[in-house]
Amino acid sequence: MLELRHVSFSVPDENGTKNTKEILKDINLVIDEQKFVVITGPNGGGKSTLAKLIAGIEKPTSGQIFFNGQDITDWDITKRAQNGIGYAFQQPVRFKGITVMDLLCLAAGNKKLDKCVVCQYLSEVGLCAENYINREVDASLSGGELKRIEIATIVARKNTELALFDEPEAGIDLWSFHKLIKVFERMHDQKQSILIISHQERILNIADEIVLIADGTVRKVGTKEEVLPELMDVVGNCKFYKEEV
Ligand SMILES: Nc1ncnc2c1ncn2[C@@H]1O[C@H](COP(=O)(O)OP(=O)(O)OP(=O)(O)O)[C@@H](O)[C@H]1O
Repeated sequence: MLELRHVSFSVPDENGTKNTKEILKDINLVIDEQKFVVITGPNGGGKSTLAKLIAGIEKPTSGQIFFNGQDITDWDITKRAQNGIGYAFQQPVRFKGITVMDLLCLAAGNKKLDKCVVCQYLSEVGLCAENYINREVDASLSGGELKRIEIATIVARKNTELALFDEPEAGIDLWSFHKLIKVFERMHDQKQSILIISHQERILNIADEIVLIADGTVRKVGTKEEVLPELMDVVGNCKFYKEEV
C-alpha cells in the first residue's frame, strides 16, 4: 500500500524573488494494494509532479510517503525501483549505445533473457520484435516507439508491486493503445497495483478508482461516475480554458 501524508512540493519562483511557487499542496492519498487507480485533471494541475514524488525523482518539500508501512520519503528512484515501484516517464529517456534487448535484460534485474521472452514483451506493447530487439534506444526511435519500449521494461521488471505510468497513451497509435490496455488489465489481474496518469476515457473506464488533481490539490477521489462531473466543473471554471473558447 502507498500512502501520501500531507505532501507538498514547492519550487523557487521563476522571477528570481525569494518567493516559492507551490505546485502540490497538502496531498493526502492512499493507493491500496492491487488497485487500478487513474490520476486525471486539467493540464498543469500537478499530476506529473505527483508521479515524480512517488517515483523518487523529486522530494517533497514537506510531508511523508509510505510504501508497505515503510517511510520512503528519503529513498531515491533506484531504491524505490528495487523495492517494487516502477515508473514510466511521460517523456522517456534515451540510452545511446544500449540496445532494446540490453534494456529489457537490465529491467528484468540484469538477467540474461531468452530471445523469445524479449520478443513476447515487445509484442505485448505492439512492437514487432524482429525490427526492434537489436535497435539502439537512441534518437532514431520515434516518441511512440520509445514509449512502448519503456512500458515493456515495466512488464519485464518482475518485482514491480506498484507500476506508475505517466500518460502512457501519449504518441501511441490506436492499435497499440488497444494492446496497452490489455497490458494494464493483465498486470492488474496479476495483482499489481497500477497508478496511471491519463486523460483517456478508455483508461478511466477500467479504473477501480479515479483521483482528480487540479491546482495542486486532490479535488475528488471516487468512481468514474462520481469524478467526471467534478472534472467537467473544474475544466469549465478554469480561466485558461475559458480564454480559449
Ligand atoms: N521544476 C519546476 N519548476 C517550475 N515549475 C514547475 C516545475 N515542475 C512543474 N512546474 C509547474 O507546476 C505545474 C504542474 O506541473 P505538472 O507537470 O505536474 O502538471 P500536469 O498536471 O502533469 O500537467 P499536464 O497534464 O500538462 O502533463 C505546472 O504549472 C508546471 O509548469
